[in-house]
Order: sequence, then C-alpha cells, then structure tokens
Amino acid sequence: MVLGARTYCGGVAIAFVKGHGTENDFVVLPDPDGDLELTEGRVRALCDRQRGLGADGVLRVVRAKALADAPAGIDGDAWFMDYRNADGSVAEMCGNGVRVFARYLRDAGLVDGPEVQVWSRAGVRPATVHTNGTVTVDMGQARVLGQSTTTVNEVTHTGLGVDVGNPHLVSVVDSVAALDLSTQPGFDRDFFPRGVNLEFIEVLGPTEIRMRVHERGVGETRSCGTGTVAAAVAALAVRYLTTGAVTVHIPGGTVEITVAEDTCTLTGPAEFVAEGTLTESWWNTYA
Ligand SMILES: N[C@@H](CCC[C@H](N)C(=O)O)C(=O)O
Repeated sequence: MVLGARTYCGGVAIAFVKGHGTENDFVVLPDPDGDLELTEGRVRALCDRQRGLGADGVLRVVRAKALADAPAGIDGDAWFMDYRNADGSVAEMCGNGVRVFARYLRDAGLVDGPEVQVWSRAGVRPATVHTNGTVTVDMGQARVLGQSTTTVNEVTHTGLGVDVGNPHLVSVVDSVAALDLSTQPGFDRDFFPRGVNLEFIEVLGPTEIRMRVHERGVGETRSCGTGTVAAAVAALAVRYLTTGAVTVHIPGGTVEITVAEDTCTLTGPAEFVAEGTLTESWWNTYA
C-alpha cells in the first residue's frame, strides 16, 4: 500500500488507491501535507468512468494541520477525510468513505492499532478496523428533521428527513426495484437548501430493509453509508421506535446498523481494488 502522495511538481507522480465499501467506490488520494491542488475539475475527471479512474467520490487523506479550514480544536496531526462527490462538490460526511478511509490508514501503517479516529467536516467518527477487513464506525447521533416529499417519475412520496452529518430524506415504498432513479428526483429546496440524498426503502421484516439511493452530487449509487443509517432510523420510526438494530440490503451488499439514543453505528466491508500513480500529463490536463 502506498504511504503518501508524491506531488507531480518536479516530475514525481501522484499516488492513488481505488477502493469501495459495499460498491460505493472511491479514489483515495494520500496527501498528508496538503500538497495536491484538488480542484473541482480534477475531482470530476478522476471520478469519470471513461476519461478518469471512475468513482462515486474522492477521499483525500490529509493531516488537519495542512488544511486551511480545519475544524476548531482539532489536533494538527489528526487524519482528515476530505470527501468530494463525483460532481466535484464538497460533502460533510460519507459513511462508506469512513470505512475505506479507516482501513486505508490501518493498512498503510499510518495509525497504530485497530481504533482509528477519522475527522470529517461533520466532526470526528471513531472507527474500529476488524481483522476480517470489515469496519465499524461510530456515526454519531442521527437527527430527525421532520417530513418532506420527493417526486420520482411524477409519483410523490412522503419521507422522513434525517441528518447524519449530511442531509437525507427516506421514503418507504412497496418495491424499490420498480423505481427509476436514472434522473434527479424532485425535492423541496426550501426544506433542503443544500440539496439532499434520497433513500427509498422496502420493509422486509421487523429488522431488515432493502434500500436504493440517489445521492446528492453523484446520482444513483450502489450504496450510501450515511443513507443506510438514515434508512434504519426511518424504518424504526415506522414501528414507533427510536432505537434498535437494522440490517440494510443495498445493491452493493449488506450493512448492519445500530441506533441508540445518543449515537448510531455502521458495520460493513471496506475493500481495496488497486493502487498506482496518475500520470503527470493527465493531472495537468484537468487543472
Ligand atoms: N456515499 C456516501 C455519502 C456521500 C456524500 C453524499 N453524496 C452527500 O452529498 O451528502 C456515504 O456512504 O455516506
């Protein structure tokens, strides 16, 4: 596993790792000292499945002290997950990303033990990297925002708004397979002024659901970790519960969620596919 980014300045190539969590895939860019100029255009090109590596998002691995806008009170040596959506936009949090990020830190030898603190724009997310490669993340408290609506192919669904560090709207439907999520569903821009991730769930049993998601800044993805937490909260709410355990099946696999009064956990796989270096000319093309 590569240990750090080499800036292209001086002709040295930029390292990357390709990984995924339940097929929500990421380009991991090790950049401990904040040397990379990660523009919107470069993120879009990296995530493009034809002209780049292809991914739902980018995880830049950077020390807090190298960030211009580091969260107040953060230790300068802390590892910060600088997450970008495939369209180049910045998001506060990414649950599948935290699993991949934590496993990267562990496998690259950048942390000492299996307990890893991952910082994000939504705060710190403590994670445990298990010996079988799965990762459990303490996702913090999920905040219920109230009801709103989304429209898919002219059918309007009422859902539950849930903040998991980033915004979600979860709607219960009869069949997730029947939905066409190939275009952006409608949503209430007054309720979600910064946009929203839209989850659709089908209840399979008291503690089991199936989910599809249309992510803000990406489109339909095969999984969304923060979305599965929001979905679990909404599935419990259907049963008038505020705590419990829920198994969530997404197109890319299965994750386990626990919801407690003051926090939630997300457990699932984190996999690496490849590592390599970007060519200098490619990087320069997309400044
Ligand atoms: N796939 C992620 C969520 C990524 C951010 C999201 N698209 C947003 O804009 O909030 C996850 O696993 O949580």
